[in-house]
Amino acid sequence: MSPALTATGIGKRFGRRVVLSGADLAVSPGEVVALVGENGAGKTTLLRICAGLLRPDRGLVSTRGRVGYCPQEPALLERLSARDHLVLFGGAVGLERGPALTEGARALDALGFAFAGQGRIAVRHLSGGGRQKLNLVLSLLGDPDVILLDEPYQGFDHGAYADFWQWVGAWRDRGKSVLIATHLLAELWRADRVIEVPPCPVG
Ligand SMILES: Nc1ncnc2c1ncn2[C@@H]1O[C@H](COP(=O)(O)OP(=O)(O)OP(=O)(O)O)[C@@H](O)[C@H]1O
Repeated sequence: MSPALTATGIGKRFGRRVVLSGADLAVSPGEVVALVGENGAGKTTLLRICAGLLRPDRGLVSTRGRVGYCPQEPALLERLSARDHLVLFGGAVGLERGPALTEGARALDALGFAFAGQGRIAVRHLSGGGRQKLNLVLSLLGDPDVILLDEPYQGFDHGAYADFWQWVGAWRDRGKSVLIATHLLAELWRADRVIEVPPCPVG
């Protein structure tokens, strides 16, 4: 099947610093691709471009279906609760309040977040792992076809970490196109393909 995500000839510089110079990738339905590279190589930059959040200087991105993007740093509104976030982010992908809460609570519970107890407190009071679980679940609301994840398991306890990789396998089985930026070289066997972003040239 043709790729659901294709990025071709992506170039990006910040000021004089060239971060990406002609990056290419493609992810087909039912494929899990790991994006690796040194710190600062440009993995986050490439993911943000694929998500449509950052404009490349050159190159083209095309996607088929809905895209879910989990940023490296949780983008949360500190005074709002997990419930508020589910309603807000769910609304952004066309989910009514009820389905957004049901879908989000189920996913959070599956990761060991204990939504009934923690769902109403301001997210600034959540643990680092709790915030990251919410960050991941928000990106999955509405069942996206293309799933872009930027080191999404940081701070996860062992159980949630194992659950996460099970989810990745289930997404593959359901025909999702999954792209994960990761430094976990020991986990690369779980990916169908590995793409390395080369270090950016100094300058
Ligand atoms: N908005 C920005 N303005 C200026 N420079 C930026 C910006 N975003 C990223 N950079 C620079 O671009 C380079 C690539 O950053 P990026 O976060 O994409 O790398 P990365 O491969 O994801 O790194 P890490 O493995 O540490 O997460 C870095 O030198 C970073 O400082």
